[in-house]
Amino acid sequence: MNAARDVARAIDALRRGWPIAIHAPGEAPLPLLAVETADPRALAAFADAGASPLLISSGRAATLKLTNQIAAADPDTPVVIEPAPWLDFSTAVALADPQFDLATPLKGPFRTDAVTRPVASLAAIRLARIAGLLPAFFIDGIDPEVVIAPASIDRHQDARALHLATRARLPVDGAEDAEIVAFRAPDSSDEHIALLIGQPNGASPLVRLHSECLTGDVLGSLKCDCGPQLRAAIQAIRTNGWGILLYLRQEGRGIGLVNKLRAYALQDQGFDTVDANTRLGFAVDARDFGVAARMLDLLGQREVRLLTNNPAKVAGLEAAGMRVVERVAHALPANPHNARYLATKRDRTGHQL
Ligand SMILES: Nc1nc2c(ncn2[C@@H]2O[C@H](COP(=O)(O)OP(=O)(O)OP(=O)(O)O)[C@@H](O)[C@H]2O)c(=O)[nH]1
Ligand SMILES: [Zn+2]
Repeated sequence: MNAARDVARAIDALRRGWPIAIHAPGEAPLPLLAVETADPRALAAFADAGASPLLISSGRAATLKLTNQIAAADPDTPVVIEPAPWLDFSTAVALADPQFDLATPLKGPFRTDAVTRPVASLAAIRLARIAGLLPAFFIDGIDPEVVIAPASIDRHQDARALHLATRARLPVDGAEDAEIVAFRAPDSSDEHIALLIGQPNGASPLVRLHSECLTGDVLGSLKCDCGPQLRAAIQAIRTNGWGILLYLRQEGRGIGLVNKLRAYALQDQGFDTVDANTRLGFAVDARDFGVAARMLDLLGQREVRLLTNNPAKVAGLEAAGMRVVERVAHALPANPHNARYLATKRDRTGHQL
C-alpha cells in the first residue's frame, strides 16, 4: 500500500467520523475515533458503552488539571483518561472542546492511565491538527480498516515533496510588475504562493513569510495585524527594489481556520491568544517554516533579508538551511481591537515589537 495515500485516507476518515489506527514499530496498534466528528452511534459501533478510554493532548490535560499519574519522559506525551460509566459521548465532547469550560462544570472524577503507546499517541495528536480537528480521541475500540505508521505522517508532511506548479504575471496594487508562482505537493491540498516583486539586482531579496489569515487578509479583521502587514510587506519589498512575499497556507498558525475561530471564541471569554491555543490542546505555534525554505530554494534563493518581528521565523528558516542575513522589523500601529494580541506576542512569544 502507498503510505502517503494511506495518510490521506486516514485524514479523510477522521474528518468523516470513521475510526483509524496508528501502528508504531514496537507498540501495539492504537485504534482511534475522533471525538469532534463522532456521534453516539459511531461511538457505540467503535466500543461497548463506557469501555473506551479517551486520549487528549498534554496541553488540554493540563488545562483540565488531569496529568499522567505515571510521569512521561516527554512532557508533550498525550494523556489517557480511563473509561468510566459517566464518561459518555457528551462528557467526552465537554472534555475535548474548551468552549464550554466556563459554562459547564465537568462531571467526574476522571482518572488517567499509563500511556502504553506514546509514539502512536503523539502521532494521533499531530494528525488531528493536520486534519483541522480537536485533538481528542476515543481509543481502543474495534480494529479499523485504515492503519497507518507514524513515519508515513512525516513523509506526508515532507516539504521536499513541494514543487513549482505554475507561474504568471500578476499586477497587484502597489506592485504592477509582480509575478505569482504557485507550489503544490501531491499529498496536500495546500497550494502555497510566492509573489515575486521587482527585478533581482544582485542583493539578497527582502522576503516576507505571511501565514494565511482569512479573517485579517480578506475580511479586514481588526483582531490581528495580518491584513496591514500583508499590504505593508508588498510596499516594503517594492521600495527595497526587489523581493519575495510567500503566502503560506498555514491558517491560524497551523491549526486551521475552524480551530483558530474556536481560539477566538475563547478570547471572547477572556483568554489570550497563547492560552486559547493551549486550552484547545494545540502548540502555541504549529507552523513548519521548512515549507518556506523549500519554496525559496525552488526559486533559487539561499540567502534572504527577512521582514518579521518573530524570532521563531528566523530560527525556522535557518534550521531548514536558509541563510537569514538580516531581520527587518515589520511592526504596524495597533488598534483598540488588536492591542492585547500584539502585547501578548511581545510578552509571551518573544516578538520583537
Ligand atoms: N491560533 C491563532 N492564530 C492566530 C491568531 N491570530 C492570528 N493568528 C494567525 O497567526 C498567523 C499570523 O502570523 P504572522 O503574520 O506570520 O505573524 P507572526 O508569527 O506573529 O510574526 P511576524 O512575522 O512578526 O508578523 C496567521 O496564520 C493568523 O491566522 C489567534 O489568536 N490564534
Ligand atoms: Zn490575522
